[in-house]
Amino acid sequence: MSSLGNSNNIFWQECPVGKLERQKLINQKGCVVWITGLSGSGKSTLAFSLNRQLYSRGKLSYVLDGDNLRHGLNKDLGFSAEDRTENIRRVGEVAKLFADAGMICIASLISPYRKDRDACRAMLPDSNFIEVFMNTPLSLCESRDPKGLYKLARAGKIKGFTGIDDPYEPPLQCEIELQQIDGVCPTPTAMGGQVVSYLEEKGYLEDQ
Ligand SMILES: Nc1ncnc2c1ncn2[C@@H]1O[C@H](COP(=O)(O)OS(=O)(=O)O)[C@@H](OP(=O)(O)O)[C@H]1O
Ligand SMILES: Nc1ncnc2c1ncn2[C@@H]1O[C@H](COP(=O)(O)OP(=O)(O)O)[C@@H](O)[C@H]1O
Repeated sequence: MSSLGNSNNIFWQECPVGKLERQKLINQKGCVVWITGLSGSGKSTLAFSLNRQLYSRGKLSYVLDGDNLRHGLNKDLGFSAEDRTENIRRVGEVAKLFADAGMICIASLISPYRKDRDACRAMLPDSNFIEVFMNTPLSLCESRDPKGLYKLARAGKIKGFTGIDDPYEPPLQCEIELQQIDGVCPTPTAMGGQVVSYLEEKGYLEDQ
């Protein structure tokens, strides 16, 4: 059941084919892998590597990437605190639908505010929300700067840029934390592999 928003006189319609039946059909368990971190921390790179590795194993996943969703579903939103909260809420709801469809939904968004990520976690039943924290230092993200946005933010040409003049709240408890080891960043394949191992261990890739 969902809680009602602003509409009255609406009723939940129970679909006769359920999540368990869908999962059996595609031999996997639906869940949300939520990748959070600074711009340039490697979220999209991990999302795409994970997507490819799952595909190679015959498992269906789909990437919801923040940048891409802002071209369509969320194109009316900017980067104020309110807009970011609405951005995360919408993506959380969409991810929940994908997980209910039986898919492994990979959401990669900065999602800087803890309360917004926690609200998405609360939407998912049976703790099927796997939060992955890209704990990449700001200095490294800034040195990568593939889109030149940090440079613009430091020059004051972008206001409210995460990590510069807008906050990023790291998770207090997450399922997976990815970081440099001895000052070296693991390869995207190694990072994707770590998430695949977690999914395997928790039974998400087993026949249902
Ligand atoms: N002010 C500001 N702060 C942070 N990021 C900015 C900003 N303006 C534009 N961008 C670009 O938007 C991408 C982040 O979008 P998200 O939807 O993931 O952001 S959020 O979760 O709503 O905070 C982000 O993409 P990534 O670099 O892939 O994280 C940036 O390219
Ligand atoms: N594990 C990694 N090792 C080395 N470079 C990486 C790694 N992950 C990402 N990168 C590079 O860092 C930059 C930012 O990665 P990206 O995935 O676009 O980050 P985000 O989606 O968090 O903004 C890209 O140029 C990418 O090639």
